[in-house]
Amino acid sequence: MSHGWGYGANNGPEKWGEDFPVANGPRQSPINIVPKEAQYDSTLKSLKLKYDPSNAKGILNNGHSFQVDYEDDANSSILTGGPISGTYRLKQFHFHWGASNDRGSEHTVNGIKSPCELHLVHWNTKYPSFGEAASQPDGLAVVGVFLKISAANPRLQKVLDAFDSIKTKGKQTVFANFDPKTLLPGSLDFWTYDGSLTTPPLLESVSWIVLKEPISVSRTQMARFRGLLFTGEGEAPCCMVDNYRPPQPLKGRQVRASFK
Ligand SMILES: NS(=O)(=O)c1ccc2oc(=S)[nH]c2c1
Ligand SMILES: [Zn+2]
Repeated sequence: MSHGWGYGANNGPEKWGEDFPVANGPRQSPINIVPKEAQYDSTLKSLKLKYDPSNAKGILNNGHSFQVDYEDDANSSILTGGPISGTYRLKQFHFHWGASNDRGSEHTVNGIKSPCELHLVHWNTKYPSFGEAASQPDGLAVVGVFLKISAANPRLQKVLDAFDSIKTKGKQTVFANFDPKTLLPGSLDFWTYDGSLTTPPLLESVSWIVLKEPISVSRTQMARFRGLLFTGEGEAPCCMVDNYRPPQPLKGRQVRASFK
């Protein structure tokens, strides 16, 4: 790819391997989850998420998605338990979604796509920073949450209301006092497997924790996601949609379930 990676015909997931050969590696993400083939593991601990809303810093359109960034210089917003050992700090959360409600998620379940998927990104505090952790096999833990079309989700409102300020690539604005725990479903039952970042550099450093229970989003709310742009101010506008990588080969990996 002579130009930067993206989700278009010339720079999309099928082309990423040209600049990022790990795209064809042994532990790439996302994957299709087949619940009947996931092994229940009674040794998996329950997920513990402790977030301090005051750690929220800002919301940014990075040209691939939008993300809400968190202060991560202390153990105030952390993930423990589940399949991981030690303490992982929240760095950011972001979403992936489709141009229509029949697609958009990265992980699939029995081949079924959801219209949107939330990722909460955490890094292992045994390493000095996110950047360092991202290059280690046990460096990151990402909690994935499916969004399904239903009633409007009031918990998304604050995020949606920021979109007018970050419509184009590179725009950011202050985003304060937000507890991402409010975006989680009632059950923290999960599937887990060893994988990678789902965008370049596709580093194979992620312990994936995909929640079984989705959260709701309405058709109208999804339409607002699709009002964001991949492009910068003054460029020919290109709607930010279909910013998802399709499922990758399992290559012998085991998917474990925290529930029967
Ligand atoms: N989509 S994702 O796998 O959660 C993810 C999380 C963090 C990332 O940082 C870079 S750089 N690319 C990333 C992809
Ligand atoms: Zn993601």
